Amino acid sequence: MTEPLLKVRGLGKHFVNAGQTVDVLSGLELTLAQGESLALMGRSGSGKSTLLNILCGLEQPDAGFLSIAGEHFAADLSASGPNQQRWAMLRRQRIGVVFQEANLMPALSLLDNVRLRARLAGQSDQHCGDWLKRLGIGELAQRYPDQVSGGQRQRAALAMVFAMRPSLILADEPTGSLDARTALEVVDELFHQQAASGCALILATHDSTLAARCGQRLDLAQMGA
Ligand SMILES: Nc1ncnc2c1ncn2[C@@H]1O[C@H](COP(=O)(O)OP(=O)(O)OP(=O)(O)O)[C@@H](O)[C@H]1O
Repeated sequence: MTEPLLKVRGLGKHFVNAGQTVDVLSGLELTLAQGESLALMGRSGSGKSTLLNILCGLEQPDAGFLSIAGEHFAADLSASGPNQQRWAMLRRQRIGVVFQEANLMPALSLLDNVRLRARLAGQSDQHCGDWLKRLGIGELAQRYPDQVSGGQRQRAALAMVFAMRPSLILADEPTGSLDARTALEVVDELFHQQAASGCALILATHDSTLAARCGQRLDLAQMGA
């Protein structure tokens, strides 16, 4: 039997704030196959961003096991050097991340940001301008990140993710800084690309209409996480 793209078992994470321990995630289980989509829901502070950070290796869990795209990580080993390298490789080639703060290189134009992302993932950089056009910001290709709005940066970050052709997209409120009409266009493009490329998608959102477009739903608040 083929291994699912993503398997999470018994995942736990706590933080200590001002001497108080807060269990953010506890005993979390999750399975996602290639091509599937999952809406991650839950009230503010329920752990959505924490889970996304763990799923791309930016945060260490304190319990559990996870496998992503054939790479296996146990909580007790995840902080060690070789694991850092495996996470870096996954983020470069397999996991596309669109977080609330768009992560663009300030010294590069939007187009060069997309080209760099494609090349780092081992993809052709020939059609990078088309990704910007599809996200409605083709005319801003030569501008630098500080010369465009937050919503335009967010769309450029999505273009970067599409250009790397990842196996898994992690999106944290990807339309958070967009007006309703642009948000709908961007979300349409996100689901279109997900279906066309067959990658998996995890989308953290407070928007139940958006969540309804995903095949699966995980409500962290209901899990008591
Ligand atoms: N580095 C950290 N140190 C201490 N506490 C943290 C840290 N990161 C997150 N937390 C706490 O963990 C909990 C979960 O935070 P998280 O950002 O994952 O929530 P969220 O569901 O993404 O929230 P929102 O919907 O507001 O973005 C919160 O109570 C938060 O204050």
